[in-house]
Amino acid sequence: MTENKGNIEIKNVSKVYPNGTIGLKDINLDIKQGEFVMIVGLSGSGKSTLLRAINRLHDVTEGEILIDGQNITKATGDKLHKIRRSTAMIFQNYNLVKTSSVYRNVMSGRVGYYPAWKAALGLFTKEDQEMVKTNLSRVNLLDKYYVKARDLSGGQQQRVGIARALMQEPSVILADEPVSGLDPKTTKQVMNDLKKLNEEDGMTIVLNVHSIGLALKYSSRIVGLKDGRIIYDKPIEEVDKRDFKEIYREAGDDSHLDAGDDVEAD
Ligand SMILES: Nc1ncnc2c1ncn2[C@@H]1O[C@H](COP(=O)(O)OP(=O)(O)OP(=O)(O)O)[C@@H](O)[C@H]1O
Repeated sequence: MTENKGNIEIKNVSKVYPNGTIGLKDINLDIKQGEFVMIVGLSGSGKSTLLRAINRLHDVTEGEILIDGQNITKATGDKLHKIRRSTAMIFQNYNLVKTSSVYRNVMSGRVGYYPAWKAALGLFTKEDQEMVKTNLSRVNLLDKYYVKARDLSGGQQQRVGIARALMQEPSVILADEPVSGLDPKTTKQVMNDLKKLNEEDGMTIVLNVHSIGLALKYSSRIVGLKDGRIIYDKPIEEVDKRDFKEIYREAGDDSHLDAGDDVEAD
């Protein structure tokens, strides 16, 4: 387990896109090491903007975000690079190089530890090559080592994405709708992989999801967004499914409430 790592402090954060759209409005959120936070909300409520602000794929307009006490919103150069390394991202569309092997895709998660020229020449250490195998074993895909990413199923590609994220040795995993489009069985595998990292390695997980059912099964805390604001924030023990009926029905949409009910957590 990583010591005292994986804490996220979001203070008074707002984000206005260049075209004037408000992405986030005065967000305050304190996430502690080892939490499994699911961000829920209707389409356009700001879930992706929030995740992308945390590792600064997006700059924020106001406020600050601290990862283990280090201000990522202000950091530049080497400092930014190091803070970013500790927050790995998993994407909805997997973001793999489809024509490259599983090995190469997973190793690409390690390039932040190498000077650009060494990474370009593929001069990776023996230890890091072993690390690829270890991480592929963790997601049960070691047998796909030489296979091209395009020849894997969606769920397998997402698990390659998880192995790639692990190569960063992150303390935080940010996952932007990692299971949308996957069938219930595959969803369960991917969610269980993330749960294992959370429970066994103490990694903080922050995950965007459309399905309240999944949030109820896997999270330790649920945060609800609406129009860029936090309108809900409770530890799982205090969550009542009826809370979401109000939030979603208010917007005339209850299609997210039961999705994920056919996925059993182990
Ligand atoms: N690049 C952008 N430029 C302008 N506005 C944007 C941009 N990206 C997102 N937005 C707007 O910011 C708001 C929040 O969008 P965001 O993608 O964070 O929502 P979301 O909750 O993740 O939605 P979804 O569930 O559909 O992915 C929306 O109004 C959206 O239209």
